[in-house]
Amino acid sequence: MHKLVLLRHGESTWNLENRFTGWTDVDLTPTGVEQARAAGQWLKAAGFDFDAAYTSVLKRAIWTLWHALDGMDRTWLPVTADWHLNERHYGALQGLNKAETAREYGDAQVLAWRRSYDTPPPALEPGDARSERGDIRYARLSPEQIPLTECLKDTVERVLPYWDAEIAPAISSGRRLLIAAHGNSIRALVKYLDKVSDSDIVGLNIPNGIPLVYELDAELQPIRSYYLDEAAVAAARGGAAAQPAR
Ligand SMILES: O=C(O)[C@@H](CO)OP(=O)(O)O
Repeated sequence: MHKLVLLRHGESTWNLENRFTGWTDVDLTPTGVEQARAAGQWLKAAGFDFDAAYTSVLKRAIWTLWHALDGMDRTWLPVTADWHLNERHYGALQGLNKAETAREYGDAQVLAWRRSYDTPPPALEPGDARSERGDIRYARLSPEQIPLTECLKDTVERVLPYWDAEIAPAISSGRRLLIAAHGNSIRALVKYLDKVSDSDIVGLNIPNGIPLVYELDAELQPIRSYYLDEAAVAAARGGAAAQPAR
């Protein structure tokens, strides 16, 4: 059996300000740093260890991975940062406040932009100052590879080739992996692994900073998955929280 751990980044400054983030490279808040460290400590306490880690090229995920690995005393592990694991690109919504946008366009429209499988938000203009096409970290990509907007379907279509080419072979070869990524790049992986339908994926949210553990069989099909939080760690150690409440 293989174990894979997915970790959404801790709270970011734009999570706190309730702004659409996407590929914008915002930092963690102090709460986000604490969440990341706690995630590493829970993983260590529950007996998890890793051979390698993957993350996106966005610092909220990179720092989350770093603090989680520090919490496990594993900062020396090999880390691969790759743009395929970036957050879903939020197009022309990047930077806007989510509540204000809902007031302007209506809750149903904003829910479709946020959670539907195949409704992309309005696209950025290529010359928009917010576009990442001039960002040096993507210099090796062609302009067409750098999105101007994405729906979750688009995100699935860039995450899965990376899964197939890099992550799945590493897991199959016996490597224990920790992947620190984003709400929607993780939703893309969960949709694929758990075969979630296009309609059911609308209701799936990934919390900040809580390790999501997948146990996979030899064909990398999920046997079970669960969130590793404080209570789960205590249960794994047979502590008080494992006892039924009376
Ligand atoms: O703003 C974003 O990029 C994402 C993650 O924070 O938001 P949402 O919850 O709308 O997918």
